[in-house]
Amino acid sequence: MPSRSLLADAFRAYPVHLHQKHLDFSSLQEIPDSHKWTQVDDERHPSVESFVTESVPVIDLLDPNVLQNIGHACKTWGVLQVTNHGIPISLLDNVESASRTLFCLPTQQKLKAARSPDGVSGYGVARISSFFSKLMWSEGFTIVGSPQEHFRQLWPQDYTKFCDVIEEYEKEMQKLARRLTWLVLGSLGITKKDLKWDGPKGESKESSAALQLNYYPACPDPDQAMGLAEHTDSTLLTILYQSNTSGLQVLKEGTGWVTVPPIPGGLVVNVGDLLHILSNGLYPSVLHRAVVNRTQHRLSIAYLYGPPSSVQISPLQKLVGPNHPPLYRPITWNEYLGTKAKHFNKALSCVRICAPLNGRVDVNDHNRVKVG
Ligand SMILES: C=C1C[C@]23C[C@@]1(O)CC[C@H]2[C@@]12CCC[C@@](C)(C(=O)O1)[C@H]2[C@@H]3C(=O)O
Ligand SMILES: O=C(O)CCC(=O)C(=O)O
Ligand SMILES: [Fe+2]
Repeated sequence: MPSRSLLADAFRAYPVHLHQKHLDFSSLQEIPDSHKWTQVDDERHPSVESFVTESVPVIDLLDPNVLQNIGHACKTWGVLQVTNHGIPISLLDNVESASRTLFCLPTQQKLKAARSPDGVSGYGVARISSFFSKLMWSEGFTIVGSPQEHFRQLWPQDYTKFCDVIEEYEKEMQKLARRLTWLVLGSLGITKKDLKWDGPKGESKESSAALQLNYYPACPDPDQAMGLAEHTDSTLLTILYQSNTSGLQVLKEGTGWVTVPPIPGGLVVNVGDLLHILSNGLYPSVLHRAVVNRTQHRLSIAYLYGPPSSVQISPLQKLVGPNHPPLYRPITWNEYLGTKAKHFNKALSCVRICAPLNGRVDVNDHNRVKVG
């Protein structure tokens, strides 16, 4: 992932000065006020979760109907789980174990690799924390490009073996993300001929990506805590490995929060804001969050995949016409990350140039765009 400057640049203009309160979660018997969330009980939070019978589609990538299945899942859910994706279980185990080792280090050691306020990589609380008055019950570690610089601070003696695992994971995830992107585009009727992300001389440009390791310690009062608050990802798509502990929830319109149960070896794929823009709102980016539990800690590993740095993302030509005007203006990922850093869940609306003809507005203003 060579485009580290792109992603890092996006945040330089919007430094996040979080009053980084690093708790030793394991020693706490109750939740401090700083981490106590009052439960919002609106129509998006059904009080009896067991009434939810709908579930996120699980798609076998070797199924002959894979294109239709992916298209339907993206349109109706904005999220799916994939099996038969080709990522070896041993690699998933290795990256999980490396992440576990990282988060088990003493706090003082982890802080040696702390993310700087205007940086993108390193250890810290969730970036989106600055938009909330309460802190989240989690720790994170963001990696853009090579983890070497930060891993050397964590493990001066044996950082290379951890670097090797992460680099292998990034390489495999990039291949899968590319494959999934073409499947998603294929489901919209878009072929490689329709989409030129090559340079002026036909040279192919590298996509950009970030790896986000999330750790959610067990929590004495999970109903009053939040692992990772609701958000959409700014990506084209995100591939999430959530190991074997549940906690991920997605918002389904008309239903409420739906838990995405871990399936052995399965990977969750989220539609991100850039795919939302590219599809002119046809494939909505999914609002999601992570909740915590009383007995088990939880790990998740998100591969956040985006287009090459200089590529302007705008609604695909094939999807716009007299009855389907483009809903969003062209924007690069770098610019969009800046918009997100400033406006968070209102970022999509900031890029919108035209209300959908059916008159509805965006989820990121807590109302979903519904088109098509
Ligand atoms: C490329 C990126 C997307 C991300 C910001 C980042 O630079 C690296 C971390 C990503 C992440 C992961 C947790 C949720 C999220 C909203 C956040 O605060 O950091 C996403 C960002 C995003 O998708 O906007
Ligand atoms: O931990 C999870 O299940 C969600 C993580 C997530 O949404 C993210 O890293 O962007
Ligand atoms: Fe996310």
